[in-house]
Amino acid sequence: MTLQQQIIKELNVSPTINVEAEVRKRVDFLKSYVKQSGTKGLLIAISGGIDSAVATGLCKRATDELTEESGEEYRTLGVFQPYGKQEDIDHSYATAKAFELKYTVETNIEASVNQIAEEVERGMVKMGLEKTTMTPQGKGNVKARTRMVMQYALAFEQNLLVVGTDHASEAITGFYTKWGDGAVDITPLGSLNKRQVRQLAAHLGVPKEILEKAPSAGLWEGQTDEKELGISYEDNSDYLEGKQINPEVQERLEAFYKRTHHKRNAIPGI
Ligand SMILES: Nc1ncnc2c1ncn2[C@@H]1O[C@H](COP(=O)(O)OP(=O)(O)OC[C@H]2O[C@@H]([n+]3cccc(C(=O)O)c3)[C@H](O)[C@@H]2O)[C@@H](O)[C@H]1O
Ligand SMILES: Nc1ncnc2c1ncn2[C@@H]1O[C@H](COP(=O)(O)OP(=O)(O)OP(=O)(O)O)[C@@H](O)[C@H]1O
Ligand SMILES: [Mg+2]
Repeated sequence: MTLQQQIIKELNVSPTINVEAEVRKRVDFLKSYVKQSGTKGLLIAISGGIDSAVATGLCKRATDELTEESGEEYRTLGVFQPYGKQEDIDHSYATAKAFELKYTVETNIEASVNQIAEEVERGMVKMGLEKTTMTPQGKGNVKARTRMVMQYALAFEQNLLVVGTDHASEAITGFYTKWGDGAVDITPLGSLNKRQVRQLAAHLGVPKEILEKAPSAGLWEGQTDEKELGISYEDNSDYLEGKQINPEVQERLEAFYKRTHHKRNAIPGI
């Protein structure tokens, strides 16, 4: 078995999908998991990007159906988490509107993130290090982890499960913060590549401006996924569909995969 075949098997990606069947399967998965968990619904952090928009659509459908079938209310709570002012926050609100979310809340992460960064930098000064300012990457991971802390605080108080938006095109590169956006209770998009996420988005009615924008983690100025990784989602998706891609791009993609095993595997221990 080639490494490509192994990865496709591990991440459980299908080369082609029936979009309607995929939506049904994932909504049913969310419904049955919520029911057996004894919780009252789902919490989804909405960034204004396509992955969280698709997840929001699935969550809302799942909790609406549960409410209708049980006669008890199940909720989807949408959480907006800007760091200070977020340029594309309109897209987050447009997502909530498109899926008619009844429950939303905005929790700004700026003050908490800055406090953590200042304390860390004070610590680095005290340690006598040469470099005492956090990198944009390091601070970016603090942003992702701070979002997670706030999501879990809200989920605990309202008996909700935290929904993740990770999919196979991110899992293969480990393109998420360990214990940040990667720390969730349930992931409804896990076995889809980015191309398939886009297909679901169009089907579910994700607003056009969100369908068309470049994927970004939004952790620092000008960041886009494809620029940071140096790999397009077209190539990434082709690879996960078993297609032959440019050998140099393949090598790069597989290097990311090998380097990030620790994010996908259980915590090593003895
Ligand atoms: N071999 C190993 N075994 C066990 N643990 C290992 C390890 N190597 C590193 N580690 C640990 O992992 C840490 C590094 O992992 P991590 O903290 O995740 O940091 P890292 O993978 O370096 O950075 C996160 C990446 O994900 C991207 N991201 C983040 C958040 C959101 C999104 C998005 O798309 O929205 C994207 C971000 O742009 C960046 O490229 C190390 O500090 C170390 O603690
Ligand atoms: N500003 C934010 N507000 C709320 N949630 C956020 C924010 N930034 C990131 N997140 C959460 O982290 C997840 C990971 O971000 P990621 O960028 O991979 O997905 P996305 O923004 O939904 O889609 P895209 O990859 O197309 O940008 C988001 O789906 C969302 O759940
Ligand atoms: Mg994003």
